[in-house]
Amino acid sequence: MRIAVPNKGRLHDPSMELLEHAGLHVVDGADRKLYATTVDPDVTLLFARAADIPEYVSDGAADIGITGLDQMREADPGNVVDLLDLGYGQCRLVLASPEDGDIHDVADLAGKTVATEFPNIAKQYFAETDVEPEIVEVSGATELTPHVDMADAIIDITSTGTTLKVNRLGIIDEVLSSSVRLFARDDVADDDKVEQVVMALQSVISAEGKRYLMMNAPEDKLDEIRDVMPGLGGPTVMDIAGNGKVAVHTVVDERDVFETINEVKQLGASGILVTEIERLVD
Ligand SMILES: Nc1ncnc2c1ncn2[C@@H]1O[C@H](COP(=O)(O)OP(=O)(O)OP(=O)(O)O)[C@@H](O)[C@H]1O
Ligand SMILES: O=P(O)(O)OC[C@H]1O[C@H](OP(=O)(O)OP(=O)(O)O)[C@H](O)[C@@H]1O
Ligand SMILES: [Mg+2]
Repeated sequence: MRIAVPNKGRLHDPSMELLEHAGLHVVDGADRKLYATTVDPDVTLLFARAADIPEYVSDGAADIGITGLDQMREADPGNVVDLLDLGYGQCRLVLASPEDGDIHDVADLAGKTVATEFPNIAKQYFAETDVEPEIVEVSGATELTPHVDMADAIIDITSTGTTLKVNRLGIIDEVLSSSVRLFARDDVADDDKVEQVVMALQSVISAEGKRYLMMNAPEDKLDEIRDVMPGLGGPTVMDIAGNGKVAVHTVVDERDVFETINEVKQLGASGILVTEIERLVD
């Protein structure tokens, strides 16, 4: 089974990190290499441009792809399914125009020009309105085009908003909210191997922001301790031979750790340990 992974740019490192944490260690990766084998002999990685990954998966060069939802919507292959939100690469595709210009609404774009790296998404978006501006396809630096009379507005990616701001562009409308997803071709989406990869990646995502909490607690305070531990299906409780204490283990949200420790300490808990969790399989 082949997984297509962004070869460079902002999506490469987080994608590799996620695969590593999920246990799919690369065994023969090298800089600039376009494929790599993993510890699982059935799983190979292919490195491709984020924008080309939908086509790789659709055509069968790869079975699974990691790329932005925006890229998948733009390619719109029809035989590819979205299996999992990987939680990074969050951005928005927006319609924007010069702040000091006379385009303030979608309707103002009748007979005008819109520049974008996403012509198909743009066409679909305008098909839902009554305005049909001319779409000009560019391959980067889209924010420049309204200032050099190439376009009256743009449809482009924004995340922090800095690029729009420094180029004095204001958002008119949101076209798409995107994040990086795990996609598979529909004919392999139910295969065991694909399901194993989904589960492994999901387990890393589920563990993010969670901590494992261990402590010794007085047995007679167990009910009260249970009440303050949100836990995943309640804490695990183990007897410690003969001293009226029990070992209590549980998973808590990282943001609840401070309060939980204070509460269990008040109830007589001791030897409290907090550790990170690498993976959490439900
Ligand atoms: N500023 C951003 N913030 C968050 N996600 C982004 C941002 N820009 C792009 N993305 C996401 O990353 C994907 C890949 O972006 P892009 O193809 O521009 O690659 P890149 O990482 O910028 O590298 P390069 O442009 O050099 O190839 C986009 O399709 C989008 O899903
Ligand atoms: O809202 P912001 O945080 O400013 O991010 C938005 C910018 O990020 C992306 O560009 P990128 O840095 O990938 O450069 P590129 O045009 O070379 O792809 C995107 O095309 C925007 O220009
Ligand atoms: Mg980019």
